Amino acid sequence: MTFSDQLKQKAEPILQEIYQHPFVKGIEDGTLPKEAIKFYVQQDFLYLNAFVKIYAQAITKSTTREDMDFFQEQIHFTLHSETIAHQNLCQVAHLSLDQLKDGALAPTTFMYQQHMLEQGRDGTMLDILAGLIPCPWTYWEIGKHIMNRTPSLEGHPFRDWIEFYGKYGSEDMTFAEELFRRLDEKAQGATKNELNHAEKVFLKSCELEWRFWEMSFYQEDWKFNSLIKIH
Ligand SMILES: Cc1ncc(C[n+]2csc(CCO)c2C)c(N)n1
Repeated sequence: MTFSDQLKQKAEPILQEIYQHPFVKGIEDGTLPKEAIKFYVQQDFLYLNAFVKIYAQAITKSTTREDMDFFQEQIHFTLHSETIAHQNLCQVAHLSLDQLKDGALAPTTFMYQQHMLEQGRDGTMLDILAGLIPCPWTYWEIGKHIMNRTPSLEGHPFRDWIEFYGKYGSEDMTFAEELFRRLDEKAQGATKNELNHAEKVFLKSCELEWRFWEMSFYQEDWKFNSLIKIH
């Protein structure tokens, strides 16, 4: 069994909870409330900015030009293409994406960002990959899951979102598969302790993916929001 297979197997209970989450169910059946969409898009915009920085950290730890090129392509993609999914959500909820770009990090977004940036700062390339893979992986799985359960997406309000993530990457290898392949490559030379550490990093990111849906659905913000968010 590859290291990736082992991680996917361990994360399976989290993935199942994600499929059942009311936010994800709301995408599947098209009933997602406007307030949840607004909170999600606001937070996700900030989350994607953090993601770009993690790719930049990965470049500083790259040892080959091929790795550097891979990560710089991802920076471009994250900055310019992921908005397709946000546009779809905003259209359905009659929201303007431009007006959702000046939010502040809610606790879960903050925690997820810190977790990933910590890998970029203190971790190995194995840790960085383990921390960021749950992001494209769980979204790809959600997209596929909904596509498999929905006979036709014709007229579905979240069709663009579902197809964007369900078909994420190129024809022959999806983006998540490409990252898992790279992870397995790095895992080859790693010690048992290093693998154990990377596994923890991966599973924490999976839990943080679940928490991101939870935060967005219930709009969980700082308790002392009015004191903390001083603009
Ligand atoms: C909380 C959260 N998790 C995952 C994604 C999806 N996503 C974000 S960046 C990226 C990879 C880009 O190279 C993918 C798949 C999201 N939007 N928000």
